[in-house]
Amino acid sequence: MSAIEIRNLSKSFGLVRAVNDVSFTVEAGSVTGYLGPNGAGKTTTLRSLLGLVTPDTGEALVNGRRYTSLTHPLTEVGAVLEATSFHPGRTARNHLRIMCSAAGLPPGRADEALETVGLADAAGKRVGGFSLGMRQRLALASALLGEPKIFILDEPANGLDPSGIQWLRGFLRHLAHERGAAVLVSSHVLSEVEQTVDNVVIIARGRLVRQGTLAELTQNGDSAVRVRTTADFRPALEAAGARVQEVEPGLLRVYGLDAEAIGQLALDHRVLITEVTQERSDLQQVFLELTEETQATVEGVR
Ligand SMILES: Nc1ncnc2c1ncn2[C@@H]1O[C@H](COP(=O)(O)OP(=O)(O)OP(=O)(O)O)[C@@H](O)[C@H]1O
Repeated sequence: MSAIEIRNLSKSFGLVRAVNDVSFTVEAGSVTGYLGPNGAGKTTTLRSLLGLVTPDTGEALVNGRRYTSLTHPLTEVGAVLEATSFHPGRTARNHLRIMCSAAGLPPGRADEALETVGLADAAGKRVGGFSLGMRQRLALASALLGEPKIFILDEPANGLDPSGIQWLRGFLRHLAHERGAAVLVSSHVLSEVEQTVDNVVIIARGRLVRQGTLAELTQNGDSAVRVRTTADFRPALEAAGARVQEVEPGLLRVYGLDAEAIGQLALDHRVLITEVTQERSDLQQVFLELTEETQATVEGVR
């Protein structure tokens, strides 16, 4: 049984198909990035997992069960939702203590969790004066209270400064790889999560576009070779089966031939090339291409 399972999940709001037949799982000991542009359906999926949205069809399960059927949800699932609201007049410590008391957890967990997220110094301060980054850390602290093994985090990097994002990356990896947690983290900014995640699920306009391990998704791209030459090399490249894009005069991006084949071709045609660089198709490129593509093709389907 997977820690998190989304099975054929669909949800519409009026005419908008927010989530359209999405399926994926998250296993213990791994971080999965749930990526997609704004409005892709990420929040709706995560809210379905937390019992805050009722799916039209399909299921969203944690430890094989619906969230609403869990007896002690805070000890099984830690959640951070977008725009979590806190009572502004309450201190960070009091906010967490109230949660502990409602969930039957020892009150000492509040300070432990604040310490873990780097908010120990602000424990006695009113949340009303917190920056967005501090609120995010507080939200994360609340997710940690029951020491759960499943984390569902919606854009947790929002509002964090670069050092906060760096800290979050390390912390999510620690939760998964050292504490064996299953972590599902959404983002519309790939660079925030690409150094953290083991697996990637990409969604655009409600539909799952691609899923796989980070390694798979960074290798599958249609990678190009940059070739710099002042000669008219394009016909020879195309005759050899390559697809050629002229980036600027004298600089070509060549698909379908590797650097060695291009070098041999240049030699055969007595063409002087001054640069041959293999472009690594990173996930950023895959992410952009897939989401743009899906936006174009799914346009009109809804
Ligand atoms: N309660 C709701 N009522 C009406 N429409 C909704 C509701 N919740 C979401 N939607 C719509 O469903 C689609 C998916 O929204 P969702 O918030 O799940 O996307 P998202 O990927 O989380 O995007 P963002 O990062 O902008 O929050 C959007 O078109 C959104 O406007």
